[in-house]
Amino acid sequence: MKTVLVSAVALIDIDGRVLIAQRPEGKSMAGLWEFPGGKVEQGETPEVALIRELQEELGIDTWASCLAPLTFASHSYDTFHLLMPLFACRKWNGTPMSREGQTLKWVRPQEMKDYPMPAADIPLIPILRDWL
Ligand SMILES: Nc1nc2c([nH]c(=O)n2[C@H]2C[C@H](O)[C@@H](COP(=O)(O)OP(=O)(O)OP(=O)(O)O)O2)c(=O)[nH]1
Ligand SMILES: [Mg+2]
Repeated sequence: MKTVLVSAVALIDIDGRVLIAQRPEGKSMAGLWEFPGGKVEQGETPEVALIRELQEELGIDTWASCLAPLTFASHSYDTFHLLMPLFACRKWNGTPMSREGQTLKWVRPQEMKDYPMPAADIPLIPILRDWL
């Protein structure tokens, strides 16, 4: 099975809330809430891919020096294996706005159980909660 590398981030605001985005209709895993990010393209590092995705999806700018490695997901879906580093980020320029039709929500880690997430993300929630 193919291993797909996806880079994702927990954006954390001054109140300790985390930004999640709902995957739009028509995409795989539509309706589930995910961490912002996306597939790492040929020639990109995970950091470079994430900085690009944050600009494309949310219209914000950040820097590799503001991306702290937090944990990762390694999960087999039916058609691919997902390897997803999760960074934490507290510093960026701009206000996150939905640029690709996703609904955005700032949530406390304790509330994340109320937002259905992809199977790969489930083990990340307690790690994030303990870390915050
Ligand atoms: N961004 C993100 N993707 C996740 C999470 N959990 C999870 O299983 N995924 C999966 C969903 C997708 O299969 C893949 C993310 O890649 P993507 O967002 O670029 O892929 P996509 O299919 O939505 O978009 P695309 O191929 O049309 O560019 O990783 C998560 O928390 N954040
Ligand atoms: Mg994406």
